[in-house]
Amino acid sequence: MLTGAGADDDGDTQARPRVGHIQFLNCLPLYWGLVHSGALLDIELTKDTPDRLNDALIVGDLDIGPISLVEYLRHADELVVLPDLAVGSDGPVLSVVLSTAAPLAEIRTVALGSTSRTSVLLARMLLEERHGLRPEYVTMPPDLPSMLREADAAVIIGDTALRATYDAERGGPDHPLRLIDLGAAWQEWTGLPMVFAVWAARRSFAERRPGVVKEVHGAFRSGLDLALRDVDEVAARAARFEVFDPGTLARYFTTLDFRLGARQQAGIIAFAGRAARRGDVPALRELRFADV
Ligand SMILES: C=C(O[C@@H]1C=C(C(=O)O)C=C[C@H]1O)C(=O)O
Repeated sequence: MLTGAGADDDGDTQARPRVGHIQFLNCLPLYWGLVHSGALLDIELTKDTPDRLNDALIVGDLDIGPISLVEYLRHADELVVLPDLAVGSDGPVLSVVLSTAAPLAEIRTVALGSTSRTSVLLARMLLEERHGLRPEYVTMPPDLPSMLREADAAVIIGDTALRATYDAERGGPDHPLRLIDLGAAWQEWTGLPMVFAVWAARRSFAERRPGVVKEVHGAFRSGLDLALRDVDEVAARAARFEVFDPGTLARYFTTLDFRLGARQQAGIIAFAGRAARRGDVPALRELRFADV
């Protein structure tokens, strides 16, 4: 139970913390953990896409939530990062892809999925700085067929991208689309893990209610450990309502890297440096963590 979640630090009753949750399969292990620990009763959970959760945390409609790394870098002064929690990968991620029917060198236009902030910038960096291309970009809702009607390539994330990855794997060499896994591409380029999103609390909230931030973080962390320990059960339950089979989901949950250790932080610093050199984000002064 989050004993502090309903009470202020001086004991006054307060509203439940407003917490965001990414409505993609990548965060299902976290949700499983919140359900099984009972912590769900002590928070007001808002499920949505990453772009909308980013905006909600930035304007203060949420107190704590996941945030695309790029938006964290743009608003680092207003936020504190929750330690040891992230959505990333150390190599292939399976659910962040550039999909194209064209040879890489012939890509002139790229459709960027509107739910992403980090992956779309990563794709631009890779195309421009690693492959020397100068395509034109258009932002579109994340529907692969319509994106590829408008552009030579598409960048998608989440369940839509996971589906595209498995369709391509099943299709084998005859599959018409080529997929570049952007987690793998980042690792080949820099040798580092990629962090797509972190969890953060608004700095003002963390100052006002530090005990709540600590408890929400504890619930996330222990819930995640529980879900990853019981990953086959989580995958089997999720597969009842998804197009993916249990084996596919278990592989996905264990491919994702939810850690935020020294290597992942080095990945963040490398990404932040490249993004700042391009003028896409301000320079990162420090990764300021919540005191948990
Ligand atoms: C690995 C993923 O990471 C995500 C990518 C994000 C982004 O590109 O801004 C934001 C949140 C995460 O959901 C994914 O969505 O598949």
